[in-house]
Amino acid sequence: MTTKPIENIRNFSIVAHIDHGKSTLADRLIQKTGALSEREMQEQVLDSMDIERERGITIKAQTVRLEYPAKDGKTYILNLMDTPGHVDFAYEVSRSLAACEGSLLVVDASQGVEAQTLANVYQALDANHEIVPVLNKIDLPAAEPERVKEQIEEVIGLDASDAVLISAKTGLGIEDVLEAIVTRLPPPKGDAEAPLKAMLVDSWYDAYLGVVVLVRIVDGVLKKGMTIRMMGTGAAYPVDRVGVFRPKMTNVDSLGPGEVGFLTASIKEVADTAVGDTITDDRRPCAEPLPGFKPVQPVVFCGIFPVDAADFEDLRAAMGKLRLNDASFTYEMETSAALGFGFRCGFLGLLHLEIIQERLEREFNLDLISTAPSVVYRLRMTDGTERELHNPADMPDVVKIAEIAEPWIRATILTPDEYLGSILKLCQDRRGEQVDLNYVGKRAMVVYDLPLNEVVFDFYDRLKSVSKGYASFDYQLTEYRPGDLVKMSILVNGEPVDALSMLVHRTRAEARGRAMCEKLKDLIPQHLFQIPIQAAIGSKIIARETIRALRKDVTAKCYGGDVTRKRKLLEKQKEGKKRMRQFGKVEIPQEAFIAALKIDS
Ligand SMILES: Nc1nc2c(ncn2[C@@H]2O[C@H](COP(=O)(O)OP(=O)(O)OP(=O)(O)O)[C@@H](O)[C@H]2O)c(=O)[nH]1
Repeated sequence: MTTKPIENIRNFSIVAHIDHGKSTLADRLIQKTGALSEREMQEQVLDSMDIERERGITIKAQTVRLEYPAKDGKTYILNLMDTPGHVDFAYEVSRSLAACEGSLLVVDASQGVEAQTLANVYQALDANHEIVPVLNKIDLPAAEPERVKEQIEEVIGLDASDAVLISAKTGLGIEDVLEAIVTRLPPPKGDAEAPLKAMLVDSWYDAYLGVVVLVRIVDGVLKKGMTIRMMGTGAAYPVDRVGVFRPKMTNVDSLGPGEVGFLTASIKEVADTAVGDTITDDRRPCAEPLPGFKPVQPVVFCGIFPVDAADFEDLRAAMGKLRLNDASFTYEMETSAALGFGFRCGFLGLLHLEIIQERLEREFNLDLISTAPSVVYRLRMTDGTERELHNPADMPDVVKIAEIAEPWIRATILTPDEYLGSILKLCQDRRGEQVDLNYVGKRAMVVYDLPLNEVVFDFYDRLKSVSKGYASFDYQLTEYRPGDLVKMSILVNGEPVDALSMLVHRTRAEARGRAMCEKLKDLIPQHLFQIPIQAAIGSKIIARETIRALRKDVTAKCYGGDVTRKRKLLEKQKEGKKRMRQFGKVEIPQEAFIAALKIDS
């Protein structure tokens, strides 16, 4: 196969708020262009991971190449770069966008513009995209396309007069979307004669092919058999295979300017492929690399420990496997006096953390305890040095610290008016600073600066609950700001539990400490002796609760008569034990670790 004329190529992404129908539209486009037969057409082809499918979210960016015979009589190559819909994966969105010239902006015509619609469309505009607004779900009786068009013009400032009206569900308007891609989005630019210059968009590990690299060719031609060089790392590899996704992987001889496809070469690990790197011809390299992406930095950390210490090696192996495909997940060994041997893990955000935990437990069948999520603090020491703090348990002696800075985010929240009051209160309670308050039709749009530390625990859950699920939320990390932060320790029966220590703002320490003690009081079962639970800053106790000593035997109320019931109760206790941890003389159930941190104060 020869490379296609560049003017017949269109590279595009679909940007949308979660649930507005991005995947359904992608499926329809694949179906309409006949890339898959009906039989092969599985629902939501692009969301390929199980967890993604179950949760209905898109995590890993994928791509598919479609061939579309347009009304002008020419056949076009359309490369759809799928982008994840969740804030944690914003960096994946930006790199997919960098590989395209245009975007379809999908908005649910019954819901209107939401927080992620804004966040994603701004990213597309930043990438200089041409944007075609698409109003989806017009089959719904509640659809108000005219009102939503106005919203798009008013809030985003995009001309929506010729927005395409569709129903991805029924298939209405799909042809119009394809025509709009061809006529309204620009073709890529590039020079086939120039030395190879390609962007490394993504990479993953495939059990059969090894490391697969997704590339977008900017200039030159990528051919099987040639030797490529990664400009960032300097490493060179002979290319084994070049291909495209239709959506199945199909080999081709070469890829030319503007094309999107994959290559395999004997690359051992995903970690050898830096996303955003420029790939060039080893023999005839290009002069300048493409502007790279910022490397991905984990923003949330937590400790993960096996419940059974004997599972430590299995946990290490499982993490290694997950990391093969997800270079944004980091881990290193950690020991905790309370929890034994485990790992300190870094994630892009809370959803990423939850997904990794769930995969470890489900796919690798491991019982785990995780500690409170923490953000990355920056410490300036009195001797002038700086360091990062990933784990509150590692906090140096306070006398050596000159300043602690914490990450802040800028959050955009869209909400129906009636929940505005509770949302403002929630943001205010989390040390938020209001930046803006506007109306988008009947809905309020609030912009707040918030410390990430106050958001990582349960902000999103609280937001959903105070707005009955109607508020949408998106954020960006903005800056580090110094704050009056202190380390709060929790002592159970006089012993500090390192896994429960955390950094908090001084003004919030007492309330948090009190709430934490109260919660632990309910979560830790009674023992035969009295157990004090204390929160402390340094040696100063700021809150205290006491668990009274247990008087009766748990099985006493079974009167000894009902043997099966008694046995069941004992078995249940034994089962519970597996998930308990011994601290000095006290046993703490694992739920206590996470639950204690979900405090609405
Ligand atoms: N009535 C109606 N429902 C639709 C339409 N398009 C999508 N849906 C439904 O809306 C829900 C969300 O659609 P998805 O395509 O999964 O949304 P998404 O934007 O891809 O969501 P993420 O993958 O999480 O980003 C699903 O239940 C779809 O069946 C439509 O045109 N009409």
